[in-house]
Amino acid sequence: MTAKRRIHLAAHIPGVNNTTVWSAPDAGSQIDFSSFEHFAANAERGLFDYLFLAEGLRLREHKGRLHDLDVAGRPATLSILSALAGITRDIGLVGTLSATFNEPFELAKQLASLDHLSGGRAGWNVVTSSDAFHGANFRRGGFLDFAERYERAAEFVTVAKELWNAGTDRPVSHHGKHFDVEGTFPVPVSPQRHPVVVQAGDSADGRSFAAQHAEVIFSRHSEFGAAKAFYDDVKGRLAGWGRDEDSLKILPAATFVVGDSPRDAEEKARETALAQVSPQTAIAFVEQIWGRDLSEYDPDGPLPDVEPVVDATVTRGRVRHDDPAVTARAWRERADAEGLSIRELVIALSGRHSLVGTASQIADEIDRAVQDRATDGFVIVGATNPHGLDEFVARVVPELQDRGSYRTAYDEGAILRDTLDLPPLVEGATSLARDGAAV
Ligand SMILES: Cc1cc2nc3c(=O)[nH]c(=O)nc-3n(C[C@H](O)[C@H](O)[C@H](O)COP(=O)(O)O)c2cc1C
Repeated sequence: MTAKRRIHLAAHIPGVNNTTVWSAPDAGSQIDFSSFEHFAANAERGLFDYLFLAEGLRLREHKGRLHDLDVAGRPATLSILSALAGITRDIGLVGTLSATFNEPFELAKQLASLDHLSGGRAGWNVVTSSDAFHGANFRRGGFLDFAERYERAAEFVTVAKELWNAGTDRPVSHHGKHFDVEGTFPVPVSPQRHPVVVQAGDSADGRSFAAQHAEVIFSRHSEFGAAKAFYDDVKGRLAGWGRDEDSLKILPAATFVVGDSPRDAEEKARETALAQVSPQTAIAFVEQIWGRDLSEYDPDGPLPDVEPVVDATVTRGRVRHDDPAVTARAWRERADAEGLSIRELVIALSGRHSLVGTASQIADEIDRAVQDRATDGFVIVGATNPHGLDEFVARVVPELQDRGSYRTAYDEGAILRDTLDLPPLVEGATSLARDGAAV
């Protein structure tokens, strides 16, 4: 009998968006350290590989004001992770940090420091960030065409690895298209040497970047068929870089609702979706596509009969690449076919949970997705902060352990790369590509 594939789980620290129900009775602060402390302790009790923070570089705006349906603001990623390093022992600490709006020397220094402080548990989710709205916060403004963003990200990661490899032992001299770095790195070589590199882009360029540079991908494809297609596509790119299937882990985001029975779970999922998509949230969601004020419309009524405004910027800070007219037509067709009000449509579009069922059903679904190679695991996203994953850890984790595909303890003193079952780094390498592979 072949051994079962091991499930890898990450715990997503809630972001500032309507997936998180900030109006829930047990909702805590998104700023107080006690929230992060509770979240991390629970995730470590659940033996997750790592806890994971997204990054928003600018607060969202809607109709010319800060978007007041989200909770605004939270502390900086590396500050949170450094504080958590002091109160956790085994769990990985992974933060999202932009390769478009940072400098490699500074970021490499911060990440190597986190790797030291945490005893080898640091990870970096390399994102290229969205648009000029975010860029306006930075000296460079909205610079970098899409095509150049991954080029810069690749050189950024390469420079960071040169610095991490060198530590304080020798000077680094890098001269490339995007960066000139000359000097000695101030931080000695860290326990993992390179913090684990995670990636979250979805385009062909993003996937190629991941196949060459990343060790984990945070993906949005959680449904079995879509997850499998993504897995096959990305893992299929690895051979071109001389890499094995297991050298890159793919972990899609997955929301969940656990019930005492399948019916109880469905009812709870419905309640959660209604809390996530308030009447005002539903209108704001549709306004993003229509590009105009729709506050006079009834969220329990039909979609607006007026057409969307082209090139509107009613919402800033969330990218939609789609053509509003095409999206509006598709939404109208769906609402007509299924008899959906505005709010019902928004729930159908955005409020669907990935894993809904009893703890046993959810464990079966996760296990099947991993054993059938649709994924290597999931980034679990709760609906509240800081208690959103408590139930998952208490009820689903023991079921996963019963199936023999989830750890029952951390390996003593393991670095994050080992917790993720990644191959050891090749000494001195700045690329994960093996000798002779296309570079
Ligand atoms: C699942 C997922 C999560 C992301 N999380 C973040 C984030 O937290 N912060 C950020 O600035 N960009 C984030 N991004 C944006 C990516 O870095 C990238 O800018 C964007 O997806 C466009 O690249 P692509 O066309 O290759 O997907 C995320 C993207 C995906 C797919």
